[in-house]
Formats: sequence, structure tokens, C-alpha cells
Amino acid sequence: MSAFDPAVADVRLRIRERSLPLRAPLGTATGEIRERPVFLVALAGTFAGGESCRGVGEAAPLPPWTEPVGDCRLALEGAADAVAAGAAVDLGGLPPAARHALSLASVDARARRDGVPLSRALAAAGDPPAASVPANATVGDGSVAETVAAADTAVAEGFDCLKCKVGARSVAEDTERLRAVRESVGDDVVIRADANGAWDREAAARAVEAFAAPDVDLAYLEQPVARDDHESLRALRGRGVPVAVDETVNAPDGTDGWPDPIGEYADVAVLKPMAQGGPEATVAAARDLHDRGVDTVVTTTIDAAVARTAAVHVAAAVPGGGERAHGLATGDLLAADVVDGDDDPVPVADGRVAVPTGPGLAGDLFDGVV
Ligand SMILES: O=C(O)CCC(=O)c1ccccc1C(=O)O
Ligand SMILES: [Mg+2]
Repeated sequence: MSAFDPAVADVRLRIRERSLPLRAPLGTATGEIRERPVFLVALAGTFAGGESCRGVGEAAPLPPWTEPVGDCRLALEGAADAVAAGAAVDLGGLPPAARHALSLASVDARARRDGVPLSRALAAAGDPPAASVPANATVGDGSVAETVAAADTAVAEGFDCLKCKVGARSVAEDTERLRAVRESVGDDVVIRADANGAWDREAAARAVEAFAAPDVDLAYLEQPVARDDHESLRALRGRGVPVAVDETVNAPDGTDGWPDPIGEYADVAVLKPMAQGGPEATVAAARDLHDRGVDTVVTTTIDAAVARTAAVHVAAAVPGGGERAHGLATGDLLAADVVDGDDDPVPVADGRVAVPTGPGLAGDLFDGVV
């Protein structure tokens, strides 16, 4: 009997820790991201029906979206020890990145046993997952010239949606950056901005007013104010720029702190599977949000290829997931990954990612990485 999946016998859990440097630091309003610690986990055992059970998962902890790396390591080591001792592991009691790793390994194993892609296993029964999903390019903080150069490169690569980091400099400078990007890329490209909670209500209101102007034409502004400044989120609605929430709905302590009713506080919810505790929890949250009139955009926390591939399956399975761009073009931000670029099962081509069609995450592609 498995510790965290009652259908699995003789269960074993292997963990491998790595640290993946970014090619260049990603500038955000809360500092630079330079390196990503990741834990790869392999689940092996035997299903009750006698079929072999193999699944791969990943935890890529990143505060404040998830628990710190040390807590994640302890949680995973504790789970592996419990599994080895035949004791129960309560996935719900683990912090989100550790929970993501184990629930991903578990759903990958079940989808591989059933011979269906992870996206199919995650989607609602009568609702086929998207075959491909659009992705936005992620443009870090930088000077006007650097921002325009990054935007132009992304558009030349085929992206028609850009997400620019803002909030690291003044609202006036960010407006200048976005206006210059709009001027350079033209009217057919969707531009989003992400302030990572940098502003108070007054600065955010100035930003919204400036970004609503036709010479910027922002599609949405992500996390303009601090995660728990719910009333400012509500006050910023309906002023010409849709509001997206990220940190507000991706906190390590779960959904308890979400503003309610969420539809009064946000037009769009950015869901990070790594912060939501796994693929299944993320799809469930997206369905709930959809019922409340809030669209979901799925993004990574700059994860390694295992969790990035899982996020692509999740994006394909959420309601309307094939129709809007997701934050899934983060593989190229890494200087090294757990598979070579040539083996990446979810490359971005022309601004889209094809959803892998093999069983589970990507067939047995990741079995060697743990
Ligand atoms: O959404 C994207 O384009 C990529 C993901 C991204 O921006 C991100 C990556 C790591 C940590 C936080 C964030 C964020 O959305 O704030
Ligand atoms: Mg964000």
C-alpha cells in the first residue's frame, strides 16, 4: 500500500537536487532571479492491478510563491523516509512546491498507466484539452532600449504576446518603456505588465491611467499592489486596464487568504502550479475561478523542464486554456536544464507550445533525470 497513493504497492521515492542558473538575471520589482533550485522526484512501485508504476515530479521552490528551499528539502526527505518506512504521507500537509512534486509524480504515473497524456487526465471528462497553447514572452526590467530590444527579439521569434516586468523604476519610466515597446511592435501584439506588488494604491492608479492610454494599450496589469491589499485591487478595477492577480492567489498558505468574491478583485488570475500544490489542484482552482467569471493564465516559477512540461499540460486543461497566452516561455531563461534543449518536449515555436501527446508528462523522457 502506498503512502500517498493507496493504489500503489512497493512504492519507492527518489529525490535529486540541482541548481539551475539563469542565462541572465531576470529583473523584477522585488529583485533579480539568478538561479533556481530544483528537486526532481521519481516515484516507482506497482499498481494494485499489477501494472508497474513510474512517475516523475519536480519541486522548484521560490518564496514568496512557495516555501523556502530548506523547507521543501525537509518535506521531500520526510516524505521519502515515510514512504520507505511504509508510513502514510498526507500530501495536503506538505508545503506547495513539495506537494507539487509528489502530486505530479502520482498523476504522471496514473496517466502513463492509462496511456493518456497528462492534459487528458487533468481535463474535465467532456472537455478535450487544447492541442497547443499560446505563450507570452517574459521581458525583464531594463532600460527603455533594453526593453525594446527584448520585445523586438521576442516578436521576431513569433511571439504575439509580451509580458513586461514593471515596478522596479518609477511609473513615468515604466510608462516610457511600455510606450516605446508599443511603438516598436505595433498594434497587433498583446502587451501585459507585471508589477509584482510594487505599488501603493496611489501609484498603481497613476500606472493604470497611463497604461490605459492608446499609445500603450495594455492588455492587463498583473499584481499592481501588495498581495494582501485586496481593497486596492478592487478600487483599480474598471479604469481601462484589466487587473490580474498573481501573488494574491499564489501564497504558500493556500486559498484561505483569497479575497472573496474573487470576481470583484480581479479580471484574470495567474495560477502557478508550483504554488498551487500541483497540476490537479491548479486545474480545480481554474474551474472554480471560471465559474466565478475569472480567466486563468498558467505560468511557471521558472521551473525546470519537468514542471514546465506539466504546466503546459495544465494550461491545455484549464477552461479556455487554448485561447489565451500563458507564462510558459521560461525554459530559455535557464542556462542549463534537466534535459538538453534538443530534447525539450515543450519548445516554444512561433509563440505557441504543442502539448505532448505521449502517455503522462512526456512518456518515459524524464525517467533518466532523477
Ligand atoms: O508569466 C511569465 O511570463 C513567466 C513567469 C513569471 O513572470 C514569474 C516567474 C517566476 C516568479 C514569478 C513570476 C511572476 O509572474 O511574477
Ligand atoms: Mg507575476
